[in-house]
Amino acid sequence: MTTYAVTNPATGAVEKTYPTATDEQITEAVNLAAETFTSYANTSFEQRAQWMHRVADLYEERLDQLCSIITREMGKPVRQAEFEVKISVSIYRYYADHAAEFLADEELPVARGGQAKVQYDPVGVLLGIMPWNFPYYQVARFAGPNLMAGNTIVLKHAPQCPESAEVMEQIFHEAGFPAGAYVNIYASNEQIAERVIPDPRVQGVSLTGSDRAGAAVAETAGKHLKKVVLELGGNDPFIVLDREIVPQAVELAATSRFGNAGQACNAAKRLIVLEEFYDDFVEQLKTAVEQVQLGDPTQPETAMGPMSSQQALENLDAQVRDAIDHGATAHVGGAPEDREGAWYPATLLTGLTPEMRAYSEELFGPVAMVYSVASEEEAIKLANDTPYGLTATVHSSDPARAAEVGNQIHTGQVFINETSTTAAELPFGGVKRSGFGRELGPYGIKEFVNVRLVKYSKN
Ligand SMILES: NC(=O)C1=CN([C@@H]2O[C@H](COP(=O)(O)OP(=O)(O)OC[C@H]3O[C@@H](n4cnc5c(N)ncnc54)[C@H](OP(=O)(O)O)[C@@H]3O)[C@@H](O)[C@H]2O)C=CC1
Ligand SMILES: CCCCCC(=O)O
Repeated sequence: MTTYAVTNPATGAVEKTYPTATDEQITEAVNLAAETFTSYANTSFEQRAQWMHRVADLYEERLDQLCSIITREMGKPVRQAEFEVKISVSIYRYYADHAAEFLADEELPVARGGQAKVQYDPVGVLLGIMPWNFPYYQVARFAGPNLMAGNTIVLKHAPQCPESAEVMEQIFHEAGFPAGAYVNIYASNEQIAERVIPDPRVQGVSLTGSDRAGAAVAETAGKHLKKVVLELGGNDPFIVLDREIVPQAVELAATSRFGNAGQACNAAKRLIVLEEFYDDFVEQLKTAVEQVQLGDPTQPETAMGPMSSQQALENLDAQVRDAIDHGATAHVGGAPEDREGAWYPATLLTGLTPEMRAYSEELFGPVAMVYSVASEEEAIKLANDTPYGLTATVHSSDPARAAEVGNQIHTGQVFINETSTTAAELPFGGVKRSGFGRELGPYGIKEFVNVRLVKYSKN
């Protein structure tokens, strides 16, 4: 049974619980979103933008409260929580400012005369299923564009984020959105599969999470012919091509790998380094990893807090122990801290081989893995040797060389001489088992609209 609760990963203490919705409450929630859609779809972009900017204002006004909530829910250090709230604000403002432009009618040439245009119409009620690693940002990527497009949304957040889920719904309603435009539900997965996705008024599903969750939800959605957007896991390669770039690459690798305690789908997870300077890279990275100290996530100076939950820590610990048992070397870290809470130290592993779970599975925690390769061709081959395809980063003192290598890696995003970042104006998404569809930028607002042709006769 799904339990919605605030379980502070720094202490393991259950601080607050929330009742899972009854079936009747789930039905009422979808009814409300569906009934609201009729009127909401007819609101103007200007009206939606006014409400959306007010949401952004309220996020800014309540920054400290919002940060405190997710620090308690999933252990995010307060400075990183501030970054997350601020990028969420930027997403809401971006879509408030650009939705009308992105969804403007488009005139089409008609070979046999007459006139034609495409209009981007809202489709109805959308279900969002979001994870715990960025509680506000993941929702913003879904709520921002789709509310501006005129859809109404029903959100099922992760069970460990009930308080952030509650406060977001409150903010949207306080900002002026109709109650049925944004509806939060503390639903079980069974209720989602049996009562929400099959509902003929629900037109689509957007999920961010594991490929396991994505496959389960997409199967149900497919059965009911509902479109899905899936933003799933990754096992992202980080390739280093020459010695000159090593110091910069080490710094970027540590930043990308250990931010959010390594719980980011787009984190640099497999560091792939040419053998002629591999030892140098490992030595410099070891120094950087040793400097990543665990600390109280409520303190501004803390760079890394606990993992998001005891379960997440146990999953990671099993993967790392399996690697070490099969011959991998832990140069730093490699086992949970012996104390209350989900405390796992920054870890550096080398000697990964294909029979280890860590070679093929995503390590969703603070564990950097370094691979040595003999050539650029071997680096590309290894980078592509994964069922995932989210981001790739390539580092070289010759950016053109890095770009050429990046073009041969099968991912939804590639970054040259920087970490895989995200911004409101840049599309985000993957290929292969990292999912499909795009969020953010001009693409994210066109995933759940009806691209509707209107044709006029030439007479
Ligand atoms: N791409 C990303 O940003 C993220 C990826 N992940 C991936 O997920 C892995 C583990 O994290 P985990 O907590 O298991 O993430 P999950 O994928 O299980 O959870 C993500 C969201 O999906 C929901 N969910 C899962 N299964 C179903 C289902 N059958 N029907 C409806 N909703 C469902 C979860 O709710 P519930 O918990 O109730 O099942 C949660 O709200 C990580 O290793 C990472 O690969 C995790 C977080 C973010
Ligand atoms: C702000 C960082 C983005 C992380 C994207 C993800 O884990 O889905």
